[in-house]
Amino acid sequence: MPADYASILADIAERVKQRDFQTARNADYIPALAAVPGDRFAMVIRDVNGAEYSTGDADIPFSIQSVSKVFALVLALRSCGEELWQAVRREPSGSAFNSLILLEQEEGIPRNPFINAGAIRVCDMISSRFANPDRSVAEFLGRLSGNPDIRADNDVYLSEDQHGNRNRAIAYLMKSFEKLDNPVEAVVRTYFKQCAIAMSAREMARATLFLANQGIGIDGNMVLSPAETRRINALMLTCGMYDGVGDFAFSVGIPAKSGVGGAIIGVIPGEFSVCVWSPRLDARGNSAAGIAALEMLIEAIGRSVF
Ligand SMILES: NC(=O)CC[C@H](N)C(=O)O
Repeated sequence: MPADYASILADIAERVKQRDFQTARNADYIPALAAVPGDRFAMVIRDVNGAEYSTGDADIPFSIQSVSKVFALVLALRSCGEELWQAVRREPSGSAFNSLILLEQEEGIPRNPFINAGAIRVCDMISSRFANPDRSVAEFLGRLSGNPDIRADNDVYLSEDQHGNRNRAIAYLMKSFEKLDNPVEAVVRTYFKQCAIAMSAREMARATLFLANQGIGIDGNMVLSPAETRRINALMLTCGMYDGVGDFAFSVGIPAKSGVGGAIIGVIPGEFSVCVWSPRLDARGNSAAGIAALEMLIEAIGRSVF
């Protein structure tokens, strides 16, 4: 019998409300994110047959932040193909998303496309191939989600631009190893713009569906081949939750990607995509209520990808 997602989600929302996530905090190193009400919560499931289930603030836009890295990677992959894998590796980093340590040791080649260094390198590749790199990921998400109006929130962009020296340091370090093709300022601008994209949980679950559906998006068009789709899911499973990835695989067990705006996307291939959003983060920069909600979902349906 198929799971009753509508009542599962209603139950999760109720239980999340009763839990105390007091030690969790909104990201504040990007001041615009600190201003978002911390008790917001949304969860949306879109299944491969087109049915959608939601609870909470499902239509309120939030800052997608690092969740954008998945879509930037897919966009770059569609235009670069295998060449991309010479520029970024595919190993979990075991360190914070904005760490510089491994990048120095490994001579400017990022461990994976989901830490900041890897995502900045992916932006560099997008910058070399697209006429309007600052808009390209937003336009791609517009097509994937069915809302062509998706764009970057300018306040969030400016806020990160003003507090973005660590990301600039990452980009300059890659440049010093001659691993960045375009000027640092242009590449980090593209990166900050993609992180500042605003979307709702409903739009995000729709945009993510192709990862659950062998590369086919909500409009029936192929976004990525089935083989490449499996690879993206493998990367999300091993690198999508930063240095919390092992605990997340242990307690939830699905390919997922988080962002410091409080969103997490995930999939069970062949079944559904899910987006959960709640702004308060744990110490690793992942949504605390978001992880708890995904644990509850997996417990309720009794399966993960394992
Ligand atoms: N984990 C994240 O969401 C990080 C993205 C954020 N824009 C940063 O570069 O720090």
